[in-house]
Amino acid sequence: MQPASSDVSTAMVSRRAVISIDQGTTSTRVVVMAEDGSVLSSAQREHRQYFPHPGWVEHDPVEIWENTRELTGLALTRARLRTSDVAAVGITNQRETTVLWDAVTGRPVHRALVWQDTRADVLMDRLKADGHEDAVRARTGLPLASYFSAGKISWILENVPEARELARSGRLRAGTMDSWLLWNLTGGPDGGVHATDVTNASRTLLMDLETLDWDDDLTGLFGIDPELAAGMLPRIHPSVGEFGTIIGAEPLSGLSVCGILGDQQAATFGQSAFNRGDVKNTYGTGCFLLQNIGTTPEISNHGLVTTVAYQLEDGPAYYALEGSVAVAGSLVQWLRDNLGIIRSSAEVETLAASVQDNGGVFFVPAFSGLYAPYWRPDARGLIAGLTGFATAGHLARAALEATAYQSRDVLEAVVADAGHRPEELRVDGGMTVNDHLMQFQADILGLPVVRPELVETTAVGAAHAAGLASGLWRDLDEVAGLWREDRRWEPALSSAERDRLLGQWDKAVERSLGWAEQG
Ligand SMILES: Nc1ncnc2c1ncn2[C@@H]1O[C@H](COP(=O)(O)OP(=O)(O)O)[C@@H](O)[C@H]1O
Ligand SMILES: O=P(O)(O)OC[C@H](O)CO
Repeated sequence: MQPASSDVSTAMVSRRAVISIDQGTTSTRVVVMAEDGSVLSSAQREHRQYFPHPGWVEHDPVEIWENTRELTGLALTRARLRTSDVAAVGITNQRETTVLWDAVTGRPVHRALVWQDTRADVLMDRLKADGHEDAVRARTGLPLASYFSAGKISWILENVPEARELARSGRLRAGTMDSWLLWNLTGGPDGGVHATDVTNASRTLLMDLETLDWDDDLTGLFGIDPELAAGMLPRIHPSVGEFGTIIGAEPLSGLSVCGILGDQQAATFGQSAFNRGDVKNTYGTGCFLLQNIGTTPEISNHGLVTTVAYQLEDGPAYYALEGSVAVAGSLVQWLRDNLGIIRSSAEVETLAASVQDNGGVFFVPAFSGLYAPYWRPDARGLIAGLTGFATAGHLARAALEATAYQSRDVLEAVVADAGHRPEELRVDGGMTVNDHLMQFQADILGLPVVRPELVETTAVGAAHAAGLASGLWRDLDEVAGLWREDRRWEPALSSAERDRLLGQWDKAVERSLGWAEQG
């Protein structure tokens, strides 16, 4: 038998790990990753979704912060690790979702406005009518849409008197979920660090893509006094590097937060899409396809947004073209929660398999309008092609296929911008456990679809960022070596059948446009 002390030191060396906090739209998940890239443990909890009016979506930031604290403890215990075994902490988060809070009490002045929330549509329509769209897009890479954070900050400042008072007295802090968690982890009212990373900042409509800094013209445009903005908005930091030391949040106290990325950028990083041309698609609540375009922020001509993919400390920013789809896995949740035709998300597979094909049914889930490449806030959800033959099975099938069709629309925009087709599509996220959907995706794209062993690539990306910054891994090549292929689907549909289906899908999309009254 080895002496106990030797056991302990061996364990400490081999169990060097990183903790990744993945604060998503539906749930918060904490993953502990070992030096060899394997997942040692995880812990996950859903949080409540608030829908106070049609089109409005809110989260309770305090509930999310409490979940985060508890889950980190749980994940560490499950991994049988001590704090001293952990090299660093990474954070990744649902992007754009905005919290405004009082720096003295630590209390949010309003529930967080979630990225799907459309209440800023009115403001965006006004700014578009005033002719601001092209200039804003040229500077930020983004269209004027309620999806991004600026409209959400504006709405809170305009509608919550307390927010305006706190802003005037310098006590108001505004940020995305990463900033909210970072500030709380690093001491909160007792000196919490108010920072964000460049990928999250690139989703606000307030950051200049070239300077990678807040822009006074943009803050002014959204009614945020540039002088007050300086106190309110977080400092923008590269994604990979030290953000601050955790204080008073056991069991993490003393560890450093060493990486932050918005969740779709984290998934891109976790898929090791480090080089120009690499492309991935993440299938979660929504669907997000990103293609790395290198170190020059080109603006899309086909309805994609330009965003920061990642930035290493002291390195240049890498950019990506992104196509965001608002409703993907959330449509499966809608079948579960609103229609009650399945009891769990996984059950959609059985229901969809109960029929041969979609029976001519197409589902356009434009619940928050249509995002990329259409950017049509006036679109609304539509089920087309119904006959007396249609069953719940056909509806389930059409709901799943909607994700594949929407991803195809985005990929076509990527191809149109880049001028060539990628060789394959790397996929990840909760919906990719659905093998039927992945086969259908390969069929509809006419491209191989490749799934890695770890489909929680979002958490993986933040773990890799934190591990790189803390020296657990040497460089991007070493991190890329941790990626392992699990399964690959080859396209197996005739091009005539593909064209027929796509023709019907395009027709259904056309009919969903212009349904909602604007203004
Ligand atoms: N077997 C399945 N088939 C299709 N969709 C699924 C399946 N299992 C889970 N989902 C969907 O995947 C989504 C969860 O994925 P996840 O990556 O955890 O999302 P997020 O990070 O956006 O919270 C949910 O919307 C859920 O409905
Ligand atoms: O939390 P997810 O995985 O649904 O991702 C949300 C996106 O970041 C919104 O832009």
